[in-house]
Amino acid sequence: LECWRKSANAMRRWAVSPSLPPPAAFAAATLGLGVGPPQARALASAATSPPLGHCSPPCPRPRRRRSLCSSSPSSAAMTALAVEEARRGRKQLGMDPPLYDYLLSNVREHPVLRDLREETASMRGSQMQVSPAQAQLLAMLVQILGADRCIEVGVYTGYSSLAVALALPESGRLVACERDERSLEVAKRYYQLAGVAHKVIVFSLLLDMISWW
Ligand SMILES: C[S@@+](CC[C@H](N)C(=O)[O-])C[C@H]1O[C@@H](n2cnc3c(N)ncnc32)[C@H](O)[C@@H]1O
Repeated sequence: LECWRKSANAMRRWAVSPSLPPPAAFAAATLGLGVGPPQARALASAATSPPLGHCSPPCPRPRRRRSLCSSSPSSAAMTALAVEEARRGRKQLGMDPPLYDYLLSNVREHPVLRDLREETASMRGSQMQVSPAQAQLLAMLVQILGADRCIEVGVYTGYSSLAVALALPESGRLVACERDERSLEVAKRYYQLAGVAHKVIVFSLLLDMISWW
């Protein structure tokens, strides 16, 4: 919580001060994160580009909140960063490998989730899977909200849905859909292995799921 509070305060300071660099560069500098050459280039370009909301050419409709300006060069630099992160198999923007390894070593990952992640790693589309840290965040949200009904559109092989199903109470239900039969078969197998199949109602088609809901 303390860490989140510090980050929120830092972002708030950035939001009100046009002289500060854009968020990624600011966050990297504030947190002392190491960045590789492609990231460094993207961050340098983000730091030297015009402030968000002051685009060149100007946005057709200037927005009141600077951070919502999607056509600015800073947004493009941020997207390039995210793509680079995904290509390297890391889904935590701005984290260098030792920091990410440390995070992974401290994430509480159910053994069945770990097996699923390892099986999915060699499958087509595995970069779509949420990271263990993201899945843990979803599970935490289920717990702190006291949710007992959840919905997931797009299960893939089931990593995030399994994390949610494991966090749900026995009476809880997750309604989920996935149009790719092969991925869905993997997900169903892992729901069984984790003993949560009774909590998950699966549809192939989004429309069927919406009608049912
Ligand atoms: C980003 S992946 C989901 C990853 C998943 N959350 C995980 O952690 O493994 C998105 C999935 O949505 C599925 N999808 C996309 N459009 C869909 C639709 N209209 N109905 C059902 N599934 C859909 C895709 O086949 C893909 O597997």
